[in-house]
Amino acid sequence: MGTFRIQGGIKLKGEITPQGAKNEALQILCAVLLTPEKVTIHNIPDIVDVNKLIALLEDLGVKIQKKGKGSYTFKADDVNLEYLQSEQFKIDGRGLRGSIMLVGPLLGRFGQGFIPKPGGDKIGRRRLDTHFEGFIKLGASFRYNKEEHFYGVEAKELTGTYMLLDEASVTGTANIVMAAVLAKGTTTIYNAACEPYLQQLCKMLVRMGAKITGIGSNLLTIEGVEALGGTEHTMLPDMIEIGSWVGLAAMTKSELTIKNVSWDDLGQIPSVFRKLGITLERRGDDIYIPEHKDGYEIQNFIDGSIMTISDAPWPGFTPDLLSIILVVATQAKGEVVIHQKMFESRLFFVDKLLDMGAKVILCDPHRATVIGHDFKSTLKATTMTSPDIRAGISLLIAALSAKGTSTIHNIEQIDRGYENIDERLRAIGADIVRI
Ligand SMILES: CC(=O)N[C@H]1[C@@H](OP(=O)(O)OP(=O)(O)OC[C@H]2O[C@@H](n3ccc(=O)[nH]c3=O)[C@H](O)[C@@H]2O)O[C@H](CO)[C@@H](O)[C@@H]1O
Ligand SMILES: C=C(OP(=O)(O)O)C(=O)O
Repeated sequence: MGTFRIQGGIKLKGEITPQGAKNEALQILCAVLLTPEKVTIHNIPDIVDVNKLIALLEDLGVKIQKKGKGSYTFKADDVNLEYLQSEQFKIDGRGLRGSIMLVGPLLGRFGQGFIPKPGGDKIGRRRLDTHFEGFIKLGASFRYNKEEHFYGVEAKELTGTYMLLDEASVTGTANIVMAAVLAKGTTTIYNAACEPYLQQLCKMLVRMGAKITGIGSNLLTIEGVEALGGTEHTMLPDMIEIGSWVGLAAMTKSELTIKNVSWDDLGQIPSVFRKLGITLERRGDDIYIPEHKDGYEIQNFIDGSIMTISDAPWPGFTPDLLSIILVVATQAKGEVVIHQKMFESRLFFVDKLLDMGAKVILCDPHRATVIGHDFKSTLKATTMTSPDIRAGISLLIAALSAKGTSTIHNIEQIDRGYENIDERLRAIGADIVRI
């Protein structure tokens, strides 16, 4: 178990460049299975989850060449489907959430897709019904081995159809889209998720020869084609990392510029931070955050009632930033209710913030009220364990703002999604060591 030791209370300064988006990378990497031709991908983040998926593709027989930092070519012209039945796949496939998106392209191109129950954060129930209901609608037969938690779908041919998803699942939509692009006829997906990750995937598939309309909306129409070809794709900057750096800057009262953020793809993220009273300026395609010398004050709603920040499927506010919003609110002036609607175990990390002296009331598993300190008292350094990726980065932000030396264990959770984070934080002045 890896550990960070952090000396908090230091102001940071400078520029930070976000990595390529983790959740986009997981979709895009799975899509290379849809063609025997070469696919070149740039801005792939060097993080644990992505590297695990690249290793899985290699085990499946995909020829992979690293061309430079974050740039790889993939050629899936000799896919080893037997690997899907191996004991090793049952172990490796469990290692991350994103592996579930191998199923759609394998089913679409080879008529079979298998996956052990995938990993990812333990942040509540993470069901896969939407994925498999979609495949079944396309004509696949489904089986599930309860003892081994092993899922399988098979089909001689997939046939396009209309489907209304039971929820706008991000990985579920990506999976179904990747199966439907090679199905016979037209598939219409209503209540589709439409995060920038998915928009990027659909745009890439169109460049490969797929016929998709409605990109960016919750109604996708996919006209199946016989085969797809190669392409080149560049990942967007990671909007969750960008939000993490905004929170970090405000809470440590640091002046920070976040470079090349692709503003137009950030949706509600800037405005939600502004609701916490945080100043962020658009400078070209950068975000500039001035030093918040006098702190930041949470707004009320127009009618004077207490601010609530909650998550929703895109274009709503992403659930992956709520833990960060919560921690940043602990030093704001004013109160806010954080309502995590999607995941039922993602707020439990607040007990660590309570240990640090934060004023948080966990109302129920989905809601917490935060009463900000307005920097009148700082958080106290402590020793903690990171329960999931976003709680992990939130605790790291708390530790960087706290006076004294904090220790965070289980930092593998953070490394899952943040590239080389200790070195990048040291470059802007943080005192953090990996021990
Ligand atoms: C690898 C990857 O891309 N992971 C992301 C993906 O996970 P993932 O694709 O696994 O998440 P889903 O979109 O399927 O659903 C997430 C949770 O939200 C619930 N739900 C979902 C849609 C909805 O309309 N109502 C609802 O309540 C689901 O029941 C589930 O508990 O999307 C999540 C939701 O943005 C993010 O937190 C994860 O970082
Ligand atoms: C929940 C997350 O990731 P995963 O779906 O991979 O567990 C996340 O990125 O915040």
